[in-house]
Amino acid sequence: MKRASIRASLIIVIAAIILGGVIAGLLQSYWVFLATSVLITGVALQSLGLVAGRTGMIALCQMSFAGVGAWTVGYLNLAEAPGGLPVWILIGGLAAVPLGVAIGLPALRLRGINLAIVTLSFATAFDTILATMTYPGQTDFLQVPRPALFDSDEGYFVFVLLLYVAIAVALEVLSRSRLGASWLAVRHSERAAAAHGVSIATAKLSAFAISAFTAGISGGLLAGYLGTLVSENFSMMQSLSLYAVAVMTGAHFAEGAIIGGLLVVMFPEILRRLDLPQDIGNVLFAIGATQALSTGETMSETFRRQLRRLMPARVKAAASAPASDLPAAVVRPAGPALSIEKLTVRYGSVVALDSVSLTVAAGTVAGLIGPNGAGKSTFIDAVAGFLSSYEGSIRLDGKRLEGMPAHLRAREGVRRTWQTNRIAPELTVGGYLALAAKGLSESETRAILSWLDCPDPETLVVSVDAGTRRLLDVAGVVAARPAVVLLDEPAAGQSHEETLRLGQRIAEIPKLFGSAVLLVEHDMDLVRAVCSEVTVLDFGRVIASGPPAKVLDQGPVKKAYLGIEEESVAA
Ligand SMILES: Nc1ncnc2c1ncn2[C@@H]1O[C@H](COP(=O)(O)OP(=O)(O)OP(=O)(O)O)[C@@H](O)[C@H]1O
Repeated sequence: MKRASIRASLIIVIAAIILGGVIAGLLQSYWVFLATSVLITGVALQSLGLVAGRTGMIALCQMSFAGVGAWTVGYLNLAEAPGGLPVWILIGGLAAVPLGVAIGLPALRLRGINLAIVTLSFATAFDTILATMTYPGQTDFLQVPRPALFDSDEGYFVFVLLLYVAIAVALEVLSRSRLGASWLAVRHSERAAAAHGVSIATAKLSAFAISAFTAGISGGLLAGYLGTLVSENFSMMQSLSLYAVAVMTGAHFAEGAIIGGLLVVMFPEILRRLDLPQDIGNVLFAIGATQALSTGETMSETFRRQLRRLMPARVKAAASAPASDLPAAVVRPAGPALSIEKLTVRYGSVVALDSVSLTVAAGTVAGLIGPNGAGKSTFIDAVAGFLSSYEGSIRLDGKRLEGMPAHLRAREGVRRTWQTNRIAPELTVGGYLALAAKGLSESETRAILSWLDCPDPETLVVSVDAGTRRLLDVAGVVAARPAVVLLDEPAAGQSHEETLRLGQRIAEIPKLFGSAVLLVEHDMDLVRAVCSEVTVLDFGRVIASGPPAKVLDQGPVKKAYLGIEEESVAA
C-alpha cells in the first residue's frame, strides 16, 4: 500500500475510534440508534459517491441495489442459512453486483440526462416489482437477528462502524490505485483516458459493480438495524433524495458521506420535533444539490478548500532524482515505427486530410507542421484511433491499426498528448503517471518527473500551473515507453527558455525511452532544433517533406505557413 493510502486510512480509523468511542460510550441509546442510521446511510452514500462523484455518472437507482442486498439478507434469514448476518450481508452485496453491471451497460453508450432516465426507469420498475411482493419474513414479523456480540444498539452501532470504516478504507485504497485513477480520468475526459490505454467499459462497469456491492451491503445493514423491512425503505424517491444529498455533500469523500448521512437522518428528526412536514427535507436537499452543481463545489470540497486556506500545505518541491533512475529504454529494430499511407479524412464536405503519406523512423523525432486548420490534429486523432472512419492505412511497427479502438492502440504503442490539457485535477502528479504507465517504481516516477522539471509525485494536479501540466502530459506519454509518441503543440504557453529546455528533452526521448516522436508544433525554432525530418501540411495535403533546413526555406512552405508571397521570398 502506498504511503498516502496508509496515511489517509489511518486518519479514517483514528477519527472512527474517537467518534465511535464518544457516541457508543457517552450518548443515550436513542442517539446511538440514530447514529447507526447515519452510518448506514453513509455506506449507501459512499456507494453513490463512487459511481457519481468519482466516475461522473448519474445513477438514480442506488436504493434498488440496497433493496436487493436487504432482500437477500431477509431470504437467507428465512432459509436459516449458515454464517449469520455478517455472511448474509456479504452475500447481499454480491447479489447486487450483477444488477449493477446490468445498469452499467447502458452507461457505456449514454451520458447525462439519458443515463439519468435509464437509471430512474430502473428504480421505478424496481418499485413496481417490490409493490407486488413482500420482503422475506415481512408477513411473519420474522426479525433478522444481529450477531450475538453486537446485539445491543450500542453493539450494532460498533458493528456498522467497523463495516463503514472497512468500506471507507477500501475505497480510499482503491481510489489511489490505477483503477481509481481511471475512474477520475474517465469522469474528466473519456478520450484522454482512452489515450492512456484505459478501457472506458472496464472503468465504468467496475465502478457500477463496486458501487452496487457497497449499496447492497448498506441494505443488509439496514435489515439488521430494523429487523424487518418494507418496500418503502428502497423506493425511487429514496434513491432520488440520496442522489441529491450525494451531489450536495460530495459523497465520494469519507466526510461527505458522513455529513450526508447526518442530514438524511437528522433533518426529518428535527422537522418531526418542530411538527413540520418531512418533505421539506427533500426540497432543501434539491436546493443544496442545485447550488453544488452551479458552483461546481460540494460541501466537502468547500470544507477542504477552507482547511487548505487555514493550514496551507508545504510547497512541494520539484521532483528530484538522478537520470540513472529512468526506466530502461525499450530496444526496437531500426526502420519505420509509424507508416501512414494515403490517409484521407472527411468531416462531411470538408476534406481535412487528403491522401497524406508520412513515415516516422524508429529512433527519430519527426515534425508535422502547417498553418491553423491544415489538418495536424485530425492526423493525430486518426493515428491514435479517435476518428470513427478514415481511408488509407496506418501501420505501427508494420502492424495495421485499422479497426483498433483508441485504448487498444495506446496499449499497442501509440501515445498522444492534447492541445488543451485533459489531466484530471483531482489526481496527484504521481497518480497521473501511474495511470499513464503501468508498473512504474517510485524512483522511476521521480526520475521521469525530475527529467521534465515536474513537481513532486504527491502534488495535486489542481495546484499545478497550466504550463507545467503540459510537461506532465509529455511525462505521461513517455513514461509508457511506447513505439511512437505524438506530441500536439507541447510548447504552447511555454516561455522561450522553457521551450529551449523542452526541445532538449524531446530530442532525448528516442534514446532514453526507445520511442519515436512525431512533433506537431508552430514554434519553428523548436522544430528546426529537434526534428530530423519535417512534413508540411496545407489544406490537408502534404506540400513538402524532408530535413527542416531544406523544407522550411522553400517558397511554398513560407507562403503557406508564414503568409509570405513567393515573389517577396524571391526578392
Ligand atoms: N469535428 C470536426 N467537424 C468538422 N470539421 C472539422 C472538425 N475538426 C476539424 N475540422 C476541420 O478540419 C480541418 C482541419 O482541422 P484540424 O483541427 O485538424 O487542423 P489543425 O492543423 O490541427 O489546426 P490548429 O493548428 O488550429 O490546431 C479544418 O478545416 C477544421 O475546420
